[in-house]
Amino acid sequence: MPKPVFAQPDPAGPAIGLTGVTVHVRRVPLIEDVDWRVEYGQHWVVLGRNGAGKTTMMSVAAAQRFPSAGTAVVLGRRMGRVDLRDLRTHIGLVSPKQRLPDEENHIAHTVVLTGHSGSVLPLWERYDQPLRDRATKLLELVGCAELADRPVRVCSQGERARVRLARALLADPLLLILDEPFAGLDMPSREDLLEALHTLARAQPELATVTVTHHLEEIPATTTHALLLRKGKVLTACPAERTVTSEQLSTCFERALDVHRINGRWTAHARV
Ligand SMILES: Nc1ncnc2c1ncn2[C@@H]1O[C@H](COP(=O)(O)OP(=O)(O)OP(=O)(O)O)[C@@H](O)[C@H]1O
Repeated sequence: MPKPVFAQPDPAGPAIGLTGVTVHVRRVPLIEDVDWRVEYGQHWVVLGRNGAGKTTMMSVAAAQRFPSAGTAVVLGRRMGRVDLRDLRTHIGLVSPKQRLPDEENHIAHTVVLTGHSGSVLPLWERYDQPLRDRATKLLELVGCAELADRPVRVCSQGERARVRLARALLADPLLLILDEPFAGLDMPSREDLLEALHTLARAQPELATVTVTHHLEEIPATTTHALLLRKGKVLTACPAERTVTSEQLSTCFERALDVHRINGRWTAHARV
């Protein structure tokens, strides 16, 4: 077994490359035999019913969890062969299940700063003025500049979601994984966040993003590809216009659905 080495991302490799990945707990597979390749500059959406395995798959893709079987390459580096701590600093992860235990004790600007090292506690000696300015700019980008001095414990769910996105962006990630980033957002806030993702995609053409969502209205217009997960298995993973269709989604969700695309955005309704 080769000794793990500290490694920087390899720009030649895929942003995410899963081959035959299975994750099981007590012999029960949560995801099974997953093949998935995400290139830099692509923007994926992942859809599937509750319990399909989306969050489990994201935890492998974000180098947080090792597969039980198969191989996982993240930012061009194979998991198990490199020190993941370094690699993780290049991955922005926003997940409702993520624990930021110290979040309650700080103002929003400080929580964004902790994204610099992915730490839970602030490491004040590492935060120079340019970094502090960047944290301020990112709060502006996600539409909550006015929250900078507000204690996170009093922020609403939607405000926290945006603070966490700004935190994930601070380290200038190469891969951004957003697991239900719109949960708890009201409609204008959702639209603002979609606009922020649009701006980000334009500003950083090499950034790879993956968004997990339950609602087609939340799919960013910048989305290039979609993966449908059903009962832990990949149903399809290809360009969005071939995936986000009435036929494919009806199979995935086991319900007759009508899917429409207007001005680059999608909607779905149960067929009546
Ligand atoms: N540690 C665990 N032990 C047993 N079962 C687990 C464990 N973690 C997850 N599961 C189960 O694995 C399945 C997939 O969970 P996961 O959270 O990945 O689904 P999901 O697609 O993200 O669901 P949702 O859309 O509801 O968030 C679920 O049925 C869940 O109950």
